[in-house]
Amino acid sequence: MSEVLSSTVASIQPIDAEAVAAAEAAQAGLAKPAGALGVLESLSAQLAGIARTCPPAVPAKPAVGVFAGDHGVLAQGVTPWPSDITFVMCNVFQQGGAAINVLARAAGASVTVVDMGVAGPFAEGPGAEGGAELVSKKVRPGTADLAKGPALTRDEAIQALEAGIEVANTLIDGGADLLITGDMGIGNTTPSAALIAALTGTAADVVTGRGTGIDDEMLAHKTSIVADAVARISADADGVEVLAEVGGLEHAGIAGFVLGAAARGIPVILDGVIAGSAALVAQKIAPASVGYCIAGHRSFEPGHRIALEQLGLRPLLELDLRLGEGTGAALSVPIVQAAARILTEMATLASVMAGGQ
Ligand SMILES: O=C(O)c1ccc[n+]([C@@H]2O[C@H](COP(=O)([O-])O)[C@@H](O)[C@H]2O)c1
Ligand SMILES: Cc1cc2nc[nH]c2cc1C
Repeated sequence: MSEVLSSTVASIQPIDAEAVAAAEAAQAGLAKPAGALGVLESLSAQLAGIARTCPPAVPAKPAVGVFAGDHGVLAQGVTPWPSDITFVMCNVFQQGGAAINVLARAAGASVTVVDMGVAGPFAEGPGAEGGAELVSKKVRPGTADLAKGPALTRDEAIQALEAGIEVANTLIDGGADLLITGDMGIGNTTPSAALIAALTGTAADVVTGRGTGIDDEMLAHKTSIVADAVARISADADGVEVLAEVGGLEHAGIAGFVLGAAARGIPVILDGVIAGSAALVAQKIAPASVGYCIAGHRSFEPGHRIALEQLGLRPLLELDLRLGEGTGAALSVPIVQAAARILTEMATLASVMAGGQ
């Protein structure tokens, strides 16, 4: 492991159990029946644990990082779309017309698109009004074909993880207090399925899905590619090795983003199946990083449920979304903010009862 990755991993602490307990006690005394705010209660306690204080500040500056990359496995026919769409969509993000731009504006979040390995020529620069800033962290122009051998070298995987850590640090240094994962990469549901299969020990046919929309024949082929690639991974492989063998550059970027957020004590909302698979990599590298993760939603892709089970995360929304980009995570921002507000603003049961006497 190189210096940035190892020092980041070393600085990740478990979330603070005392602040969690203080939030649970505070919730029990608020003007409502015990447990009546359901998941908002556990979410508020998690936010207190992350902030290491109760009540936690209400997140005011959410920031989406959309990690983009292309995939050599497209040569195998695993998606109906050409890889050019990855590059095209990055330009749409910059212009402000993509779904994530709309939902991020609705959530008051900034959007930064990170080129982890887009095949096309990528120019860094600020976005149009309401659009995303583009940042280049290109490791290589797309992964190698994971059906034929490792998608990345170990050094490339580490470089990409560290790029994700740097993006998290830059956003946090700029004032972001809630990070949101996004992704763009035609073909990336194939490496997502492979990571989930490898890191949860689940069969390829359970975790492989239709992604952007493929027929039964293509799905059977995609499943066999996932099964064969996962079979190359030894049982004692570490997180970086699994990532290099069957992952993608955007998966590496997101895993680094999660590690970076955890190391700085900032909550991170995970989007769909790509983020779920990347968070499994982060979990394998630094188990305590999961304490900082919130599952914004559960995507329609079947592997996402398996990933969330292993992470021990309950999704806040279930809307059959399967777009990626960070859309489901951005939609959940008001719920996360509301959970923190409850602890700060609600009256206690004792004060209400005293007032009613
Ligand atoms: O977020 C999800 O769960 C999700 C599920 C299916 C597809 N996607 C998006 O669709 C693209 C990958 O789909 P595919 O079929 O090309 O592997 C990629 O750009 C993802 O952001 C995203
Ligand atoms: C058009 C399009 C937009 C996307 N956004 C995320 N993945 C995508 C895949 C396609 C095909």
